[in-house]
Amino acid sequence: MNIWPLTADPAHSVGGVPLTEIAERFGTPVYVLDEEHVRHRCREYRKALHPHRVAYAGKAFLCRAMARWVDEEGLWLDVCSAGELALARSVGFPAERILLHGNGKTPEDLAAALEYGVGRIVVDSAGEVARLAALAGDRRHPRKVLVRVTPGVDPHVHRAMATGLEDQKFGLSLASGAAGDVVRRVLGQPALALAGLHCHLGSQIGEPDGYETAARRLVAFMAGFGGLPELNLGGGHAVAYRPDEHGLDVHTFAGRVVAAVAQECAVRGVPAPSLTVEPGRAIVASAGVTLYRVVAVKHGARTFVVVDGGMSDNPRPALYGSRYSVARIGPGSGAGEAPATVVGRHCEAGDVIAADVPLPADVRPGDLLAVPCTGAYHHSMASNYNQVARPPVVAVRGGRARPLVRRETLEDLIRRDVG
Ligand SMILES: Cc1ncc(COP(=O)(O)O)c(C=O)c1O
Ligand SMILES: N[C@@H](CCCC[NH3+])C(=O)O
Repeated sequence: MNIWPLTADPAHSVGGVPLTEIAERFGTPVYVLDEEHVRHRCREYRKALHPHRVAYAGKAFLCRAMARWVDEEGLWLDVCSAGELALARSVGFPAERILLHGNGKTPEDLAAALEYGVGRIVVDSAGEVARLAALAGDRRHPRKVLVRVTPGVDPHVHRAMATGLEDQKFGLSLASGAAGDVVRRVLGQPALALAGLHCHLGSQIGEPDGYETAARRLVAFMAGFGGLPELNLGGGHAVAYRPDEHGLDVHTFAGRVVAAVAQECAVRGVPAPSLTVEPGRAIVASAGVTLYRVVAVKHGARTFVVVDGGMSDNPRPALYGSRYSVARIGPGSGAGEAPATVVGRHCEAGDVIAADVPLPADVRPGDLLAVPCTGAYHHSMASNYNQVARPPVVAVRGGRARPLVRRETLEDLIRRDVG
């Protein structure tokens, strides 16, 4: 499977801009983002799910330009904090197409969402119902809410990415009766209008089966309330990080899930709800490539190739054991390939970008390396560990590169330290 952005000439250019040129102009490490790829994925999702709704999950990657692209492509936006909402608001993202999530929404999150008038708020705990109703106040214009339900479906992914199971912090259990209790609470609040249910099984899910099971369980549950207008099935669609992997095909997903919902509704005698899906990774992951400069090479039992970034710009291998592939940029030297472990510059033994990947045997300091499929959960999860400044995000399109987020400076880091 191709893991490079749509417009890439792999290991050479993206969006018609040579990767060497981007590294020269913006320095390294640098996140490169293919605008065409992002827009293409947005359209593909909208088309496959039509007439249902697609909400982009901003947690995967969000900046002002991304919010504009998502808006222009007609998707909804899922935010999960007052911060993500403020960013969307700063570019005038239409409030009625925003959903607010969060298993622990703060009073500030709720107030910001109500003030901007977001389209849906997804309730995630019993206590939140009364708090939200009290803040919402106005009974003449009830706020539309969804209740996040835990359907008890195992998505067969890394434990830290599984959220549809009983024993984790998100949602309200179907099996224990907690979900039913919260639905009744919402129905009892005149300031709130129950639009439907939500569930999110987890992330990096490669097969549609779990979604079908969850959809059927949620339709059966809805039938107990005479049916509800909306069913949001969350995100979690897998992408290929390495050439031998495959992602979740959106057309297969859409066909299977829409059919399962229709069939279950017919059996239960309720009208079919309108569906929403919330992909994050599937929209943006393979639009991104990270460029690093090699700073050291150490030969021993293994060859360690040390780059000028690491777990501060990509925490995913350390968090989930994620595997990436790596390519050297530039003309081939004729040297054969040898296994190498690409590691970061941080004071942490688990600071690995890619273990045992093939690289040219003559890889040396100064070389430029590219890691594809780094558009999702990289920039958004970056840190300043070891007081390392975060990389810039550079968009490419039609032979032009433009900065979306500038590189953090050491002054930026020190400015917040007021002691
Ligand atoms: C509620 C919700 N929706 C959507 C997503 C997006 O997930 P993914 O990026 O795997 O599609 C997440 C994150 O897992 C989530 O928690
Ligand atoms: N952050 C994750 C997965 C969790 C998604 C958000 N609920 C990743 O990097 O893959």
